Amino acid sequence: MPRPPPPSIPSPSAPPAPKPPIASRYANSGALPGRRLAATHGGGHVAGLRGAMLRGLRRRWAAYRYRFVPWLALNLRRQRRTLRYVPESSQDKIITDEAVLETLLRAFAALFASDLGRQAPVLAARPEIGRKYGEPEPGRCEEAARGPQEVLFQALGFGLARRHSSLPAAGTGVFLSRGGARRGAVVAMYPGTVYRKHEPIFFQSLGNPFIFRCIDGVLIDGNDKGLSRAVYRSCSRRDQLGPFQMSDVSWLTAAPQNPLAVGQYVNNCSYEKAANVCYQEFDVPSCFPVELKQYLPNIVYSHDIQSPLRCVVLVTLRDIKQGEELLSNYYTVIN
Ligand SMILES: C[S@@+](CC[C@H](N)C(=O)[O-])C[C@H]1O[C@@H](n2cnc3c(N)ncnc32)[C@H](O)[C@@H]1O
Repeated sequence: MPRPPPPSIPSPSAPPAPKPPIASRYANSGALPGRRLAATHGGGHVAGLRGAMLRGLRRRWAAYRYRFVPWLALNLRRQRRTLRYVPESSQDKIITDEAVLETLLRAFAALFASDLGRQAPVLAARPEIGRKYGEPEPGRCEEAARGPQEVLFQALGFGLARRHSSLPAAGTGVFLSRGGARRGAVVAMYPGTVYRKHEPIFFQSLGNPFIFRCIDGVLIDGNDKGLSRAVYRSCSRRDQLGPFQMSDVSWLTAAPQNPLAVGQYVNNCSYEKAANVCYQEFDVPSCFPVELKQYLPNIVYSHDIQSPLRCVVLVTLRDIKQGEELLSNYYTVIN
């Protein structure tokens, strides 16, 4: 089975990053929004109308071509030439699993400690957890009052915001709204229900641009609306163990308690704007503290298959400054 390698971190001397649109990380790729033509009258508008139609067609083609096999085959041959510089070592992971785990634990522990008041049921069930995080301090209470974004900024040095994309007709995007992130940093997570191979996703997938495909065929449905939303909430409720929540449902709202859980809104790079983040898969280890699972924005669809919880994080490919939009590459090359 061909396996797409993850994107590499380009070295300063390397040629510009390839744009290898062969297999999309999104199961329903190509659903770029069309634009409706305004009604015009009179001969003077004919040329304008023709121009608008051509632009519309060009946009539709740009969205559709990734599903047009002859175009893919042609580009695969072109990309092979440019891909030779990709170092072997980068074909696995951009950063180690330990580094991902360390970042998640740092962020989640800060979120937990900043909000010990709300964690009362957890602390009542397991008092030793409270001792681990210490008593609430006045400063920490202030942090909680300022919200999870402030806690994330204190813990990781950046803040994120969802707002109108800097790319034309790309809808909402994710921006580094505060601070900065160094190359190789975890800056976001891809939330959603995790479907292993052969688990039923047909109805949830209809017209859904938020389905992310992992290298091994696992799918993550990051849609926060409709059936996808209902399935996620239901699985989350199913897995709750007394006061311990095994996942975060707040990413379905406008104010997630884990501010990293906005990766599903990261847009695809363009020819003018290169990708500055890439996706990296991460399986949650069994040693993950039970009290911090409430910040994980993923849940398995079923327990028929026993395997670690799959998460996907977004890792920076270069230093990112305040105000920059996060852009990934939805497409990867199959070797
Ligand atoms: C996973 S969603 C990303 C969030 C999306 N922008 C939104 O507002 O919901 C993927 C969809 O975003 C849009 N999109 C992503 N990158 C784009 C780009 N470079 N140009 C135009 N549309 C883009 C397409 O509609 C695509 O189907």
